[in-house]
Amino acid sequence: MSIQWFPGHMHRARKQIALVMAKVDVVIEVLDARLPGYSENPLLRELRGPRPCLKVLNKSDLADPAVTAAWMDFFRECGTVPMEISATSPKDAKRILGTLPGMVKERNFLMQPVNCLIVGIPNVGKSTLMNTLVGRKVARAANQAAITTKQKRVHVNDELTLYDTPGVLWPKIESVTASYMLAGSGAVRETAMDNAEVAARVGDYLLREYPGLLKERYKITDLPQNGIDLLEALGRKRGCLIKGGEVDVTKAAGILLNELRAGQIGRISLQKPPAPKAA
Ligand SMILES: Nc1nc2c(ncn2[C@@H]2O[C@H](COP(=O)(O)OP(=O)(O)OP(=O)(O)O)[C@@H](O)[C@H]2O)c(=O)[nH]1
Repeated sequence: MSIQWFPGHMHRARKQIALVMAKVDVVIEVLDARLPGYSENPLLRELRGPRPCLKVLNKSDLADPAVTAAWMDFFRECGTVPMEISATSPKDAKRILGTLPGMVKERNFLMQPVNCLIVGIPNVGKSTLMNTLVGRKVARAANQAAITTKQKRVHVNDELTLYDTPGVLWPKIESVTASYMLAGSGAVRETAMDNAEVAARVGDYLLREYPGLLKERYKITDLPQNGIDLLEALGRKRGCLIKGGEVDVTKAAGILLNELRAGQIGRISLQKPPAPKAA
């Protein structure tokens, strides 16, 4: 499975971002701390060009702290400015507001506010961050991909104007693993994917990387070998049965994905940074 989910509003958003980019001084790219590499949109990198960019690794409260620390090192080594955050945290918003001015190149129009564009893939927390940065609810945030479909501009103060943009993926996500993990993280509308297939592939990964957390959450002592069998076992534990005693795999898949996204299985990262190149 590779994901091709690029609905009309994303086409429009891409055009709007390209238009507004001309007057943007600094970009905040919101990445998902659980999968910072997969959630880095190549389309947005192209649109941003050479503008300074603060990469915030959001939802760090849901990610595996050791893996996030490795990602922070990775981004620093790549020469980018990373920040690990939780978009709901006013303390983190303050750190961002304190960092932005130093990133903006000297301008002739000192009296004009700095224009800052918030970009990122769907459901990564852009609107939540916008609300926390502004200190009140100015953008609708919800646990569903593609809630924001129009660009929004807010004057924070005389020094800063923020633009929130709709979440954008790219027309074709080539990597099959990236597709499954992005879908597992909640970046793709469920109508555009096969939930059971996504949950089985994410299950394969969890069995490999986080067996202890699965055992603890689902009280399964002998973990199965693969994601499909994990859905079977989980379905039986949770009573997701249909006529004849068979497991309702779709229901079991929904449970696994919802609990993963809510952090109920534990703090889980869905991607590790590439290993450092040998000297
Ligand atoms: N646990 C946790 N949840 C978060 C965090 N930031 C955002 N969320 C949740 O993630 C979901 C998506 O947040 P939004 O702010 O709507 O995301 P968005 O990027 O604007 O989404 P689109 O409209 O699809 O572009 C919401 O349920 C938020 O409450 C965070 O730091 N930690």
